[in-house]
Amino acid sequence: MASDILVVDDEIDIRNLIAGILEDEGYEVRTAADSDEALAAIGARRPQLIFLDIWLQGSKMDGLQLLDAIRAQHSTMPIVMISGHGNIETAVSAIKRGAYDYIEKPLKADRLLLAAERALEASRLRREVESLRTKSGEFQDLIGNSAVMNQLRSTIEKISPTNSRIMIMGPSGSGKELVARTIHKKSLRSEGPFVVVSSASITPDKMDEALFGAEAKPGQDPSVGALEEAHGGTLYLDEIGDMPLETQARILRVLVAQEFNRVGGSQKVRVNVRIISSSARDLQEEVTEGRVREDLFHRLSVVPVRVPALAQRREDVPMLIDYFLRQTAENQGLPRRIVGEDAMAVLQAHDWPGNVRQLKNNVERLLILTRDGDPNDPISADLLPNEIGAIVPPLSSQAGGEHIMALPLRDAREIFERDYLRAQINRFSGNVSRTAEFVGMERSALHRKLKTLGIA
Ligand SMILES: Nc1ncnc2c1ncn2[C@@H]1O[C@H](COP(=O)(O)OP(=O)(O)OP(=O)(O)O)[C@@H](O)[C@H]1O
Repeated sequence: MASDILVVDDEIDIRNLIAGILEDEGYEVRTAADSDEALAAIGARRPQLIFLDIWLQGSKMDGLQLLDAIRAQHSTMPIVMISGHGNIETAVSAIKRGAYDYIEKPLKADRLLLAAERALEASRLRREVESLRTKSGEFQDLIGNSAVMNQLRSTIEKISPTNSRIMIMGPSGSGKELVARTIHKKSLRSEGPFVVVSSASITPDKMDEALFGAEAKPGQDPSVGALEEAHGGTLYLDEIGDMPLETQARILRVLVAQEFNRVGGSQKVRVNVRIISSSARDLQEEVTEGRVREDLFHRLSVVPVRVPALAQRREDVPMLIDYFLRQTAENQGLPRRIVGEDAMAVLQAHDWPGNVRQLKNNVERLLILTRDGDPNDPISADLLPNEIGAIVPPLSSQAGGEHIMALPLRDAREIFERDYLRAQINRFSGNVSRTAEFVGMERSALHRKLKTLGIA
C-alpha cells in the first residue's frame, strides 16, 4: 500500500513539484494551499506524513501555528517543514515544537525523498515499538507441526497476499489473533498498521466511537477511530458476535460504500482497510439466533479459516511448551528448565479448555514457581497444579477409589486399563501406532486390547 502524504504550500508550483516527485516514487499525494484546506484534508482522512510550508502566505494560520494545531490533535503525526532559504532558524524552532525534519528551498528531489522515507520509517518503527510494548513481546511465530497446523499454515500462505476479508473461527485462546497477525505480516500491507478492536474490552456504548471515531465537540478533541487508524493496513475485529447490532449495521454500510461518517460528523471518510474478524462461537448459530446479521456474516467471511482447539492437536504440546519455556526464561531472566517425561505426559493428556493461552500461562507459572530449584532438575509431574490433574483423568464415578477396593483385581485392573489407554490414545490424537510405541505394546496387541475394553 502506498503511503498517503499531504503537501501544504501556498505556492502552486511548489505543491505540484513536490507532488510530482513523490508520485513518481509511488506515494499517494494530496495537496492543500492553506490551513483551512489542510485541516479539511486531514479531517477527511488522516495522512501518514505531511510536508508543511513554514510561511504559508494568505492563510488563516501560518505554518508554525498549523504545526501546533495538527500536533494538538495528532501528536504522533510525522511533519516535515518546508523552509525558505534563509529561515533555517525558524525551521529549527519548528523541530523543537515537534516537527520531524525540514527541507530547504530550492527543493532537491533526493533530499525530499530521503526526508519522506526517513519520516515514514520513523513513524512505522514507533508504531512497531508501541505494538510490541503493549503486546509485551507477544508477537511470535505460529508454533506447531501437527497436520492441522501445517494445513493452517499453508492456508495462511495462500490467503495472505490477497485482499479478501477473512473470518477466523476457533475456541478462545486457540490463537485466532496470532493467525490474523501472521496473515497481516505476510500480506502486501505488512508495513501498514494492524489495529485490534476487541468487543471484550470496549463497552457497547463506546463501540461506534472506537470504530468510527468522533467529530470534535466544543472543548474536546476529535477522536480517530480504528478504521481510520488502520488505513493502509488491517483491522482485526475480535468477537464480531459481541458487537451491538447497530454497530454491525454500520460496519456493513462501510463494507458496501467504502466510506463512513465519524460519530456526530457529516463528512465522509474514505479508507482502504482489510478486515479480518473472529469468533469463538459458531457464527451460523449466532446468525440463526439473531445476534449476528446474516448479510454482515456473508460479507465478512469471504474466506473462513478454522483454528483447532489444542486438544485436537496434542502433538503440538511439547513443542509449544519448549517454546514458552524458552520465551519465559528469556523475558524474566530465569534459568532455562526442561520438563520431565512424567510431567510432559500429564500436560499432553490434559484437555486445555483455555487452549494455547492456558498452556502458556501454566508454563510461565511453573517456571516462576520452580525458580529456586536446581535448573538441571527436570520439572516433575508432582509440581503441576492440581487442576491439570493426573494422566489418568478422575476415574468415572462408579469406579471411584472405594468402589475399586470392593472389586476383584481382574475387574479393577480392567477399569484402570480402560482409563489409562483412553487417556494415552487421546494424548496421541487417536494414533494407535504412536500410542503402542509409548505404552510398550505391539500395534496389533493394542488393537485387540482396545477392542476388548470397548474403546473406539
Ligand atoms: N500456535 C501458536 N504458537 C505460539 N503461540 C501461540 C500459538 N497460538 C496461540 N499462541 C499464544 O497464545 C495466546 C493466545 O492466543 P490468541 O490471543 O491469538 O488467541 P485467540 O484465539 O485470539 O483468543 P481469544 O478468542 O480469547 O481472543 C497468545 O499469547 C498467543 O501468542
